[in-house]
Amino acid sequence: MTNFVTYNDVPDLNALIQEGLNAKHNPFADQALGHNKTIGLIFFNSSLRTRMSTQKAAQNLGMNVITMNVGQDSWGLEMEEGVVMNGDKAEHVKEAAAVVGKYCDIVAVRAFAGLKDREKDYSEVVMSQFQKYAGVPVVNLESATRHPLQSLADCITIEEFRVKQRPKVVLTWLPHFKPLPQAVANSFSEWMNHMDVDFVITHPEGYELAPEFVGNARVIHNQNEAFEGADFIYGKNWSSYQQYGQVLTQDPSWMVTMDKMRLTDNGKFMHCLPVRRNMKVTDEVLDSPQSIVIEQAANREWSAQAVLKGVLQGL
Ligand SMILES: CCC[C@H](NC(C)=O)C(=O)O
Ligand SMILES: NC(=O)OP(=O)(O)O
Repeated sequence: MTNFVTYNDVPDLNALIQEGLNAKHNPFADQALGHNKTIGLIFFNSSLRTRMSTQKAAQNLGMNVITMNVGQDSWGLEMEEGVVMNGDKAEHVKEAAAVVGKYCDIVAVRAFAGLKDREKDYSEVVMSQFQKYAGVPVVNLESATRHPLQSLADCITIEEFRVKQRPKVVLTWLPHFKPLPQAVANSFSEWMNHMDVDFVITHPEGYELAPEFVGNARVIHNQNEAFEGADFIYGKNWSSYQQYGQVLTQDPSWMVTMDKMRLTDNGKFMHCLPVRRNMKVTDEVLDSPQSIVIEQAANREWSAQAVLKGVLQGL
């Protein structure tokens, strides 16, 4: 594996899931692989799970880790080509990415969607610029349109908890008062379309995801109907793709409650976290045995370790 930016960088999903499960059962088996190798973790946005799990995974593989918060630790970075840099950005990504690539063997980047310009966000300007100028492999820590390390952890979790050969997996929109990216929902949908699952997406009208991510999923606007007989409920808020970056509704009836979970077939509740309790999902659900959000978050370490092992093997 060279880069890990989109699903297309994954040669074999089942093999990668198995690598993650192997790492979980024997986390230090490959400690020599990363010896004297360094990964740079570059954050344009906040993080708990991605930051800690990726650092832990790198350390499990014997790697050194350097973490940088752009704008707080480092200079603000200009992404546009050919501009006169007389604004608040002191450094161009051309130099910054190239210099980071001189210090690090792998560069991992988190840069959320701006949610103002759909064409710019969906062209993945930041991720593309780092891939163009870093000179070393790039790993996606959540970009404008995808969160592949999260999606691999989600696949590992579903593999661990599935009790049927082809479980029903439901991605449900959840209410939120401010616009959030489509990246997690896009990525989950992209990866579920490659899993042996009955995949359903449910959301209010106007929250349709980009067609390239929806794929063969069934889209149902009636949440209760979608929940019927489900084995996994994956909750996530996202802002409108069609009316880009807009919050079209905050309808609290879309919050996941235990009554809704009773419509499922003893379904497990999943969420990438962070989650706002009693706005997106009730305490009752999150504190019940049906919630596997902590196990899901724990699998972020094994997702990152499987990916970093693959990238290290390609160096
Ligand atoms: C892992 C999720 C990160 C981010 N969540 C928030 C709250 O900004 C999002 O919705 O993309
Ligand atoms: N799920 C996830 O990526 O969490 P953080 O934003 O805390 O890293």
